[in-house]
Amino acid sequence: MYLHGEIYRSVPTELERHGADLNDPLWSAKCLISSPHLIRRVHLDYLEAGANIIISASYQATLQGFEAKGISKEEGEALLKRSVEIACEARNIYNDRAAKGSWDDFDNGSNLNRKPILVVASVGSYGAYLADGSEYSGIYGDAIMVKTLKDFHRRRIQVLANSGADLIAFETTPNKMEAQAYAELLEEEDINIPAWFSFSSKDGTNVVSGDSMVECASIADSCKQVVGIGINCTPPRYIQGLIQSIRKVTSKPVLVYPNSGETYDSERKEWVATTGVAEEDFVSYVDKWCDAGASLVGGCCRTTPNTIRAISKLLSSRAHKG
Ligand SMILES: C[S+](C)CC[C@H](N)C(=O)O
Ligand SMILES: N[C@@H](CCS)C(=O)O
Ligand SMILES: [Zn+2]
Repeated sequence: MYLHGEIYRSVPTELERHGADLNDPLWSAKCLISSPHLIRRVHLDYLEAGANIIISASYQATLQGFEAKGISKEEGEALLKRSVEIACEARNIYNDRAAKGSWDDFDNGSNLNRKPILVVASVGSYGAYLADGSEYSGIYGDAIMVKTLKDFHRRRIQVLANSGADLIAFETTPNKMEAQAYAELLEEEDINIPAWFSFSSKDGTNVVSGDSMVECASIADSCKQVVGIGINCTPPRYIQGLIQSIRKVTSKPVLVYPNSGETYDSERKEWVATTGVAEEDFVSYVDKWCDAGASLVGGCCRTTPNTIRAISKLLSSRAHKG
Protein backbone atom coordinates (compact mmCIF):
# COMPACT_ATOMS: atom_id res chain seq x y z
CA MET A 1 0.00 0.00 0.00
CA TYR A 2 1.29 3.43 -0.86
CA LEU A 3 -0.15 6.41 0.98
CA HIS A 4 -0.28 9.79 -0.64
CA GLY A 5 -2.08 13.09 -0.38
CA GLU A 6 -4.76 11.91 1.98
CA ILE A 7 -6.26 13.54 4.99
CA TYR A 8 -7.30 12.04 8.25
CA ARG A 9 -8.54 12.91 11.65
CA SER A 10 -9.72 11.15 14.74
CA VAL A 11 -12.68 11.84 16.93
CA PRO A 12 -12.16 12.42 20.67
CA THR A 13 -11.94 16.15 21.16
CA GLU A 14 -14.77 16.53 18.67
CA LEU A 15 -16.84 14.19 20.85
CA GLU A 16 -16.31 16.65 23.68
CA ARG A 17 -17.65 19.46 21.54
CA HIS A 18 -20.76 17.33 21.13
CA GLY A 19 -21.13 17.10 24.90
CA ALA A 20 -19.30 13.85 25.76
CA ASP A 21 -17.47 13.85 29.10
CA LEU A 22 -14.04 12.28 28.59
CA ASN A 23 -12.86 12.76 32.17
CA ASP A 24 -12.29 9.06 32.71
CA PRO A 25 -9.32 6.66 32.64
CA LEU A 26 -10.72 5.28 29.39
CA TRP A 27 -10.90 8.78 27.87
CA SER A 28 -12.61 8.54 24.45
CA ALA A 29 -12.89 4.73 24.73
CA LYS A 30 -15.62 5.43 27.28
CA CYS A 31 -17.84 6.50 24.36
CA LEU A 32 -17.50 3.04 22.80
CA ILE A 33 -19.66 1.92 25.69
CA SER A 34 -21.84 4.96 26.31
CA SER A 35 -22.36 6.63 22.93
CA PRO A 36 -21.20 4.72 19.83
CA HIS A 37 -23.75 6.67 17.74
CA LEU A 38 -21.90 9.90 18.58
CA ILE A 39 -18.59 8.42 17.43
CA ARG A 40 -20.19 7.39 14.13
CA ARG A 41 -21.64 10.86 13.68
CA VAL A 42 -18.27 12.53 14.26
CA HIS A 43 -16.57 10.18 11.76
CA LEU A 44 -19.26 11.20 9.26
CA ASP A 45 -18.68 14.89 9.97
CA TYR A 46 -15.01 14.43 9.08
CA LEU A 47 -15.81 12.47 5.93
CA GLU A 48 -18.20 15.20 4.86
CA ALA A 49 -15.48 17.76 5.52
CA GLY A 50 -13.20 15.96 3.02
CA ALA A 51 -11.25 13.46 5.15
CA ASN A 52 -10.43 10.22 3.40
CA ILE A 53 -8.72 8.51 6.28
CA ILE A 54 -10.62 8.07 9.53
CA ILE A 55 -9.13 6.71 12.75
CA SER A 56 -11.03 4.46 15.17
CA ALA A 57 -11.79 5.59 18.73
CA SER A 58 -9.50 2.88 20.18
CA TYR A 59 -6.57 5.14 21.16
CA GLN A 60 -7.17 4.57 24.87
CA ALA A 61 -9.16 1.32 24.52
CA THR A 62 -7.05 -1.37 26.15
CA LEU A 63 -7.99 -4.75 27.56
CA GLN A 64 -6.23 -3.78 30.79
CA GLY A 65 -8.15 -0.49 31.03
CA PHE A 66 -11.44 -2.25 30.36
CA GLU A 67 -10.63 -4.90 32.95
CA ALA A 68 -10.11 -2.21 35.58
CA LYS A 69 -13.74 -1.23 34.89
CA GLY A 70 -14.97 -4.80 35.38
CA ILE A 71 -15.26 -5.48 31.65
CA SER A 72 -14.30 -9.06 30.73
CA LYS A 73 -11.58 -9.92 28.22
CA GLU A 74 -14.22 -11.12 25.73
CA GLU A 75 -16.29 -7.95 26.08
CA GLY A 76 -13.14 -5.83 25.85
CA GLU A 77 -12.11 -7.54 22.63
CA ALA A 78 -15.60 -6.99 21.26
CA LEU A 79 -15.34 -3.26 22.10
CA LEU A 80 -12.01 -3.01 20.29
CA LYS A 81 -13.56 -4.56 17.19
CA ARG A 82 -16.61 -2.36 17.57
CA SER A 83 -14.42 0.76 17.40
CA VAL A 84 -13.38 -0.24 13.89
CA GLU A 85 -16.87 -1.36 12.89
CA ILE A 86 -18.27 2.06 13.84
CA ALA A 87 -15.77 3.72 11.50
CA CYS A 88 -16.65 1.20 8.76
CA GLU A 89 -20.35 1.97 9.25
CA ALA A 90 -19.65 5.68 8.83
CA ARG A 91 -17.71 4.92 5.63
CA ASN A 92 -20.64 2.84 4.28
CA ILE A 93 -23.16 5.55 5.06
CA TYR A 94 -20.94 8.17 3.43
CA ASN A 95 -20.32 6.05 0.32
CA ASP A 96 -24.04 5.30 -0.05
CA ARG A 97 -24.92 8.98 0.19
CA ALA A 98 -22.20 9.87 -2.29
CA ALA A 99 -23.48 7.24 -4.75
CA LYS A 100 -27.05 8.53 -4.47
CA GLY A 101 -26.00 12.13 -4.90
CA SER A 102 -23.63 11.40 -7.75
CA TRP A 103 -25.52 13.38 -10.43
CA ASP A 104 -25.43 16.57 -8.36
CA ASP A 105 -21.78 16.00 -7.57
CA PHE A 106 -21.09 15.40 -11.22
CA ASP A 107 -22.51 18.85 -11.89
CA ASN A 108 -20.30 20.64 -9.39
CA GLY A 109 -17.32 18.29 -9.69
CA SER A 110 -16.87 18.00 -5.94
CA ASN A 111 -16.69 14.21 -5.74
CA LEU A 112 -14.82 13.38 -8.90
CA ASN A 113 -11.40 13.24 -7.35
CA ARG A 114 -12.34 11.51 -4.11
CA LYS A 115 -9.84 8.89 -3.04
CA PRO A 116 -11.07 5.67 -1.45
CA ILE A 117 -11.71 6.00 2.28
CA LEU A 118 -9.36 4.13 4.59
CA VAL A 119 -10.34 3.01 8.08
CA VAL A 120 -7.38 3.04 10.43
CA ALA A 121 -7.28 1.30 13.84
CA SER A 122 -5.72 3.51 16.49
CA VAL A 123 -3.26 2.17 19.07
CA GLY A 124 -2.27 4.63 21.77
CA SER A 125 0.84 4.12 23.86
CA TYR A 126 1.24 2.51 27.27
CA GLY A 127 1.43 6.09 28.56
CA ALA A 128 -2.06 6.77 27.20
CA TYR A 129 -3.41 3.78 29.14
CA LEU A 130 -1.84 5.18 32.32
CA ALA A 131 -4.22 8.12 31.85
CA ASP A 132 -1.89 10.58 33.54
CA GLY A 133 -0.56 12.34 30.46
CA SER A 134 2.48 10.02 30.28
CA GLU A 135 2.24 9.96 26.50
CA TYR A 136 3.47 13.56 26.65
CA SER A 137 6.49 12.70 28.84
CA GLY A 138 7.42 9.22 27.61
CA ILE A 139 9.00 8.52 30.99
CA TYR A 140 7.83 5.09 32.09
CA GLY A 141 10.38 4.31 34.83
CA ASP A 142 13.02 1.57 35.02
CA ALA A 143 10.57 -1.27 35.52
CA ILE A 144 9.17 -0.91 32.01
CA MET A 145 11.14 -2.62 29.27
CA VAL A 146 10.53 -3.58 25.64
CA LYS A 147 9.19 -6.94 26.79
CA THR A 148 6.72 -5.32 29.23
CA LEU A 149 5.42 -3.11 26.44
CA LYS A 150 5.10 -6.01 24.02
CA ASP A 151 3.13 -8.01 26.58
CA PHE A 152 0.95 -4.99 27.22
CA HIS A 153 0.10 -4.39 23.55
CA ARG A 154 0.15 -7.91 22.06
CA ARG A 155 -3.49 -9.01 22.31
CA ARG A 156 -4.91 -5.60 21.41
CA ILE A 157 -2.87 -5.52 18.25
CA GLN A 158 -3.91 -9.05 17.29
CA VAL A 159 -7.57 -8.13 17.75
CA LEU A 160 -7.33 -4.83 15.84
CA ALA A 161 -5.42 -6.48 13.00
CA ASN A 162 -8.41 -8.77 12.50
CA SER A 163 -11.11 -6.18 12.89
CA GLY A 164 -11.59 -5.16 9.25
CA ALA A 165 -9.35 -2.06 9.46
CA ASP A 166 -7.18 -1.21 6.46
CA LEU A 167 -4.23 -0.19 8.59
CA ILE A 168 -3.03 0.16 12.20
CA ALA A 169 -1.82 3.54 13.47
CA PHE A 170 0.56 3.60 16.41
CA GLU A 171 -0.08 7.14 17.55
CA THR A 172 1.43 9.75 19.83
CA THR A 173 4.36 7.41 20.41
CA PRO A 174 6.51 9.05 23.09
CA ASN A 175 9.78 7.10 23.10
CA LYS A 176 12.14 4.82 21.21
CA MET A 177 11.48 1.79 23.41
CA GLU A 178 7.81 1.72 22.52
CA ALA A 179 8.58 2.05 18.80
CA GLN A 180 10.92 -0.93 19.18
CA ALA A 181 8.20 -2.91 20.95
CA TYR A 182 5.69 -2.17 18.15
CA ALA A 183 8.17 -3.14 15.44
CA GLU A 184 9.00 -6.44 17.16
CA LEU A 185 5.33 -7.23 17.75
CA LEU A 186 4.40 -6.64 14.12
CA GLU A 187 7.08 -9.15 13.10
CA GLU A 188 6.51 -11.73 15.84
CA GLU A 189 2.76 -11.78 15.39
CA ASP A 190 3.04 -11.69 11.62
CA ILE A 191 0.50 -8.88 11.48
CA ASN A 192 -0.88 -8.88 7.97
CA ILE A 193 -2.22 -5.36 7.63
CA PRO A 194 0.11 -2.38 7.14
CA ALA A 195 0.90 0.11 9.90
CA TRP A 196 2.07 3.65 10.40
CA PHE A 197 4.19 4.87 13.28
CA SER A 198 3.56 8.40 14.48
CA PHE A 199 5.49 10.21 17.20
CA SER A 200 4.90 13.33 19.27
CA SER A 201 7.40 16.05 20.09
CA LYS A 202 7.57 19.13 22.26
CA ASP A 203 10.83 20.64 21.01
CA GLY A 204 10.94 20.06 17.26
CA THR A 205 14.02 17.77 17.36
CA ASN A 206 13.27 14.91 19.71
CA VAL A 207 10.21 12.90 20.58
CA VAL A 208 8.65 13.89 23.90
CA SER A 209 10.87 11.58 26.04
CA GLY A 210 13.99 13.26 24.64
CA ASP A 211 14.87 10.29 22.36
CA SER A 212 15.94 11.49 18.94
CA MET A 213 13.28 11.67 16.23
CA VAL A 214 15.81 10.40 13.71
CA GLU A 215 16.44 7.25 15.75
CA CYS A 216 12.73 6.64 16.24
CA ALA A 217 12.08 7.09 12.52
CA SER A 218 14.92 4.63 11.74
CA ILE A 219 13.26 1.94 13.84
CA ALA A 220 10.02 2.49 11.94
CA ASP A 221 11.87 2.50 8.63
CA SER A 222 13.38 -0.95 9.28
CA CYS A 223 10.01 -2.55 9.93
CA LYS A 224 8.60 -4.08 6.76
CA GLN A 225 4.92 -3.65 7.72
CA VAL A 226 5.37 0.11 8.18
CA VAL A 227 4.02 2.10 5.23
CA GLY A 228 4.19 5.58 6.74
CA ILE A 229 6.11 7.45 9.43
CA GLY A 230 5.09 10.70 10.99
CA ILE A 231 4.25 13.13 13.72
CA ASN A 232 0.95 13.74 15.48
CA CYS A 233 -0.41 15.62 18.49
CA THR A 234 2.47 18.09 18.29
CA PRO A 235 2.23 21.89 17.96
CA PRO A 236 2.19 23.09 14.33
CA ARG A 237 5.31 25.25 14.79
CA TYR A 238 7.54 22.17 15.23
CA ILE A 239 6.34 20.13 12.30
CA GLN A 240 8.44 21.42 9.41
CA GLY A 241 11.79 20.61 11.06
CA LEU A 242 10.57 17.21 12.18
CA ILE A 243 9.55 16.28 8.64
CA GLN A 244 13.09 17.10 7.56
CA SER A 245 14.53 14.87 10.32
CA ILE A 246 12.33 11.93 9.34
CA ARG A 247 13.17 12.27 5.66
CA LYS A 248 16.87 11.93 6.44
CA VAL A 249 16.35 8.28 7.32
CA THR A 250 13.43 7.03 5.25
CA SER A 251 11.87 7.15 1.84
CA LYS A 252 8.55 5.92 3.23
CA PRO A 253 5.68 8.46 3.06
CA VAL A 254 5.72 11.04 5.84
CA LEU A 255 2.44 11.87 7.55
CA VAL A 256 1.66 14.79 9.83
CA TYR A 257 -1.42 15.47 11.92
CA PRO A 258 -0.51 18.12 14.47
CA ASN A 259 -2.76 19.26 17.31
CA SER A 260 -3.99 22.84 17.70
CA GLY A 261 -0.87 23.82 19.67
CA GLU A 262 -2.70 23.81 22.98
CA THR A 263 -1.33 21.95 26.01
CA TYR A 264 -3.00 19.00 27.74
CA ASP A 265 -3.50 19.34 31.49
CA SER A 266 -3.51 15.68 32.51
CA GLU A 267 -4.77 16.30 36.03
CA ARG A 268 -7.84 18.18 34.96
CA LYS A 269 -8.06 16.21 31.70
CA GLU A 270 -8.53 19.45 29.83
CA TRP A 271 -6.74 21.31 27.09
CA VAL A 272 -5.27 24.67 28.05
CA ALA A 273 -6.02 27.19 25.37
CA THR A 274 -3.28 29.73 25.93
CA THR A 275 -0.77 28.44 23.37
CA GLY A 276 -3.15 27.33 20.61
CA VAL A 277 -3.20 28.53 17.01
CA ALA A 278 -6.33 29.69 15.23
CA GLU A 279 -7.72 27.50 12.47
CA GLU A 280 -6.52 29.87 9.72
CA ASP A 281 -3.00 29.80 11.18
CA PHE A 282 -2.95 25.99 11.28
CA VAL A 283 -3.91 25.86 7.65
CA SER A 284 -1.32 28.45 6.68
CA TYR A 285 1.38 25.91 7.61
CA VAL A 286 0.10 23.19 5.28
CA ASP A 287 1.93 24.40 2.17
CA LYS A 288 5.22 24.40 4.07
CA TRP A 289 4.64 20.87 5.34
CA CYS A 290 3.89 19.61 1.83
CA ASP A 291 6.94 21.42 0.44
CA ALA A 292 9.06 19.81 3.16
CA GLY A 293 7.86 16.40 1.96
CA ALA A 294 4.72 15.46 3.90
CA SER A 295 2.52 13.09 1.89
CA LEU A 296 -0.43 13.07 4.26
CA VAL A 297 -1.77 15.96 6.27
CA GLY A 298 -4.48 16.02 8.92
CA GLY A 299 -5.34 17.19 12.39
CA CYS A 300 -5.08 15.67 15.87
CA CYS A 301 -6.47 16.89 19.20
CA ARG A 302 -8.53 20.10 19.19
CA THR A 303 -8.64 20.45 15.45
CA THR A 304 -12.15 20.29 13.97
CA PRO A 305 -13.98 19.36 10.75
CA ASN A 306 -13.46 22.98 9.68
CA THR A 307 -9.69 22.46 9.87
CA ILE A 308 -10.03 19.41 7.64
CA ARG A 309 -12.31 21.26 5.22
CA ALA A 310 -9.67 23.97 4.81
CA ILE A 311 -6.80 21.46 4.44
CA SER A 312 -8.81 19.52 1.88
CA LYS A 313 -9.44 22.65 -0.17
CA LEU A 314 -5.80 23.63 -0.06
CA LEU A 315 -4.55 20.16 -1.06
CA SER A 316 -6.92 19.93 -3.98
CA SER A 317 -5.82 23.32 -5.25
CA ARG A 318 -2.18 22.17 -4.96
CA ALA A 319 -3.08 19.02 -6.92
CA HIS A 320 -4.66 21.11 -9.67
CA LYS A 321 -1.60 23.32 -9.95
CA GLY A 322 0.39 20.08 -10.39
C1 LIG B 1 -4.20 12.30 23.63
S1 LIG B 1 -4.38 12.65 25.35
C2 LIG B 1 -5.31 14.07 25.38
C3 LIG B 1 -5.47 11.38 25.85
C4 LIG B 1 -5.88 11.42 27.26
C5 LIG B 1 -4.81 11.03 28.25
N1 LIG B 1 -4.16 9.79 27.91
C6 LIG B 1 -5.45 10.92 29.61
O1 LIG B 1 -6.02 9.89 29.93
O2 LIG B 1 -5.40 11.88 30.34
N1 LIG C 1 -6.26 9.34 17.32
C1 LIG C 1 -6.04 9.68 18.68
C2 LIG C 1 -4.82 10.48 18.93
C3 LIG C 1 -4.79 11.13 20.25
S1 LIG C 1 -3.35 12.03 20.52
C4 LIG C 1 -7.22 10.41 19.16
O1 LIG C 1 -7.59 11.42 18.57
O2 LIG C 1 -7.73 9.98 20.15
ZN1 LIG D 1 -3.86 14.14 19.81
